[in-house]
Amino acid sequence: MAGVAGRLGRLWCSGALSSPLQVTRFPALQLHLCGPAMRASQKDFENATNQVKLLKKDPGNEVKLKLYALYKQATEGPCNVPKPGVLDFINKAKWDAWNALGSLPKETARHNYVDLVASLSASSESSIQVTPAADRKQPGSDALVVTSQDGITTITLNRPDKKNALTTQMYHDIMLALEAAGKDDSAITVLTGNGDHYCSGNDLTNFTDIPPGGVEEKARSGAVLLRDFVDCFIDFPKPLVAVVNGPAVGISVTILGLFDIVYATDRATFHTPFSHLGQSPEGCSSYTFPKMMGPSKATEMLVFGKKLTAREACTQGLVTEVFPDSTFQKEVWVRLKAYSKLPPNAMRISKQVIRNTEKEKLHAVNAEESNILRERWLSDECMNAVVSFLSKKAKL
Ligand SMILES: CCCCC/C=C/CC(=O)SCCNC(=O)CCNC(=O)[C@H](O)C(C)(C)COP(=O)(O)OP(=O)(O)OC[C@H]1O[C@@H](n2cnc3c(N)ncnc32)[C@H](O)[C@@H]1OP(=O)(O)O
Repeated sequence: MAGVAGRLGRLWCSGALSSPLQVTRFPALQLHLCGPAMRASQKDFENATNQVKLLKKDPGNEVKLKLYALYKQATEGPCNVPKPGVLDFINKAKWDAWNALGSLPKETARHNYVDLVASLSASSESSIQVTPAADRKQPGSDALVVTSQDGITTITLNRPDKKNALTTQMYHDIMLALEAAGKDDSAITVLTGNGDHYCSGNDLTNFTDIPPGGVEEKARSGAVLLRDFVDCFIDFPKPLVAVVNGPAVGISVTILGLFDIVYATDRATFHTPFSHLGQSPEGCSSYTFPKMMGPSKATEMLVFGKKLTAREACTQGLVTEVFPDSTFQKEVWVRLKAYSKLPPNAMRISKQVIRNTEKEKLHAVNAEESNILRERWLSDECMNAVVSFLSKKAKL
């Protein structure tokens, strides 16, 4: 996301790291501690601050935080500035990293910085050349693929390296794709994912792209987008099928209650860790889940974040049918191609008969959930969870 890239990119000025590369995260690199006989000189330190700007491979946020902290400790000593507010989560992550170094002597910090940069340079040399940010495609430009064949329009989430996490652009693109699919001459519409995951839910870096209006404006516009996005699923006029090709998280799970059919590989899991993230249910799940599985099972999922296997999700009514992973694609597409040959108008009208009685209620639920989330996104609990994910401390 341009937001995180820009924001974190700017953090590493003062020589800590000012590479123009986009920020991505890589596994943590070990920080080598030095012995007293191996102190780095001031010259070594200055060289390292220059070398870090030439890294070909982005070292990731966690390493950048280490570089930042060591640089500050080496040049200014122990952390001596007030702790930023919890909403200022990027600066808070930096402050935490610096403060964690405690009373580490300046010269040890200097040496550790030099040592860390040396290890990064070594791994960078063996890496593939990264395309400069300016030459890259904009995020979201190829993150959604829409195809139409055999009476089926298929919308494929296509960010497999990010487990198909949904960027802000993707929410907009999916809405446009649904609008077009609702009007095209296909009989059925399918949503699926490319790669080993179906979707890892909302891209958590969406939270870092703060507009000039600040976090309140971000929360307000996020709630509007969420509401519009879910409305598109509520109002979709044709049979809508989810082909769940792997694990599903967050909003990609909750909106399944608005699909007409959900086919899942037996490798899929269904996870709504809202409490862990300081958030609350969306996608009308606060209404559809208790209705389909009873309030207690819905609470296990939506409040306690219980992850369901595909078979459990099928038993609870969230999934229509589970297929062995080895034959999943073949079996599902044969089935869907057969369904797509049924008279499209009859299918459309039957869907409306089944769904229309609920529509008003669903829109009201969606509006309420979006409003509540708008508040949640401003909470310390949510901010801390996002910081934790971005600094790679947390994985669900
Ligand atoms: C308009 C706004 C609407 C908002 C609506 C709100 C919705 C609420 C939700 O959707 S809540 C759910 C949010 N999702 C998560 O919290 C999932 C976070 N991801 C994970 O826990 C894990 O990545 C995983 C369990 C999905 C997969 O783990 P695995 O070990 O297999 O893979 P990695 O963790 O190494 O992931 C590979 C890279 O993908 C990045 N990534 C994965 N999920 C997300 C995400 N949701 N947001 C941003 N980035 C994500 C991950 O960081 C790795 O990137 P890297 O290779 O650069 O390190």
